[in-house]
Amino acid sequence: MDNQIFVDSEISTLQRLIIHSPDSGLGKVVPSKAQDWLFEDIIHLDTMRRKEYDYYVKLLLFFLDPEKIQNQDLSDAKREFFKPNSKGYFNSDKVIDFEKLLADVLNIEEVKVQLVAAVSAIEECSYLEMKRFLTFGNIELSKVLITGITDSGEMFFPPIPNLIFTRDIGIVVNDHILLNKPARRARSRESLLAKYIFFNHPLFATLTGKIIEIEEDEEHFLLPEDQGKRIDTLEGGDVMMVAPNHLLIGISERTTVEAARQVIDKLFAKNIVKKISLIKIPAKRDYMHIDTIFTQIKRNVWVLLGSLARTKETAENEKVWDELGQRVTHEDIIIKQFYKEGDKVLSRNFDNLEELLKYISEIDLKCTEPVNFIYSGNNVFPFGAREQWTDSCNLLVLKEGVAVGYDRNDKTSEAFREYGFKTIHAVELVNQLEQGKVKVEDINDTIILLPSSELSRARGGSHCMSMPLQRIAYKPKN
Ligand SMILES: NC(=[NH2+])NCCC[C@H](N)C(=O)O
Repeated sequence: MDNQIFVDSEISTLQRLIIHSPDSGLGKVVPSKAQDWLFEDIIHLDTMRRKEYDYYVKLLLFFLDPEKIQNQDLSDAKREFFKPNSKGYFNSDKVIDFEKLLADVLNIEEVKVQLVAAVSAIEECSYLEMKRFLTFGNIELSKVLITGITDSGEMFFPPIPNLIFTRDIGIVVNDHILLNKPARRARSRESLLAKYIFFNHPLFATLTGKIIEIEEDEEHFLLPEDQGKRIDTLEGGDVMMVAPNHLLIGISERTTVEAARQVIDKLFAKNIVKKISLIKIPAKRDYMHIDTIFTQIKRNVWVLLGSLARTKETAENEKVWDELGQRVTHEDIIIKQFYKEGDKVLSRNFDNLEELLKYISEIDLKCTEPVNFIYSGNNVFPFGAREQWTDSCNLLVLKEGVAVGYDRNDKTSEAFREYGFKTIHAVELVNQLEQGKVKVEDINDTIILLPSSELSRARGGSHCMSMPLQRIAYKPKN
């Protein structure tokens, strides 16, 4: 098995990634905790799995590891195929479930003991509970650590329902990985488990010395109890490896400028990238991470939320009215780019998001075709905001120009079609692939629409539901 970890763009062919299939913990979210656990609503687990997420997995397998899925009988009764660590599991080394990796590292006795102690500590389990966890087999233990619940239904601690959004755990930056430090308590256990996986799983042996962690600022310990909010937090949805040598970091509800500064210092010191652009977006639930307001589809095509993309002229005109005291009706984005020149770190500003994205396409990706923007909801009021809320701007590229989005964002799909993309429903495409009527190689400029009624209540799209480990290295066209 080739264990290479390498990502230098958002758009080159995807070869390997980490996902996590909705586990039973998602079906245990209660209404009064939904918001604390960062869900907008409670979800129907069986629908989310069979009618939605399983199609996502099938697509990933057809594109990344077709041998695992061709000629498989996937009739409804065979859900085993999708369940990590079950007998009939597809067990791919390209489409890898977090739960599988966790069960693997629990085979290492030292890791098992440390991990059980660490989780028991953060979840405030009793000493005897901790001792009991150590008697569990690795597969059951991996489930308990994720869902909080044993096979027989005993519940020890809350689930981590957001683990399906593996993007937020960490980001591969060239051949390094940047691990997160989540802003919300509901996501702490995810990053703890992830740490043990990346430091110990043989799959990540090539990452030795290449794992970057965010440390807490010493001032944090001195803050009064009621202001105990962490200062340095960073989540993967705010980090995008957009081009060889260029990393984007969103400053958002979840990622602080202090953490971004640490990343700049660490990556520049090790010469891992040459440019890091910080994009400060309004700190609000609607836009929790930058990947909820834009993603890239092709070297010259981006999908984004129009209301946040004001031109310089518009911004200047509005400033006059702001100064006169008119109620502010717009939201601002601030963009600063830091770049290394020899030993010096210099900075420059960008006036708006489109200017930065155009710069990435033209300068970093050396794209000579005109750069195009597709807007959430086709920029028609009020569909831009409505569809952004259900992840119209959060797409995962499988190969350049072919991306997975949600089927509910009708106006955004219309915008893609007007631009010249095809759209196809995931269920239909999977059927065609299963029957051999279409080949992956022949699919181009297509947005694949995943069923999303339940998934969207969890507030993340296919970009969030993926942690790319390997993409083909980006090549400019001559
Ligand atoms: N990369 C992303 N946009 N992730 C979305 C995460 C959604 C999750 N419910 C949360 O609020 O944390």
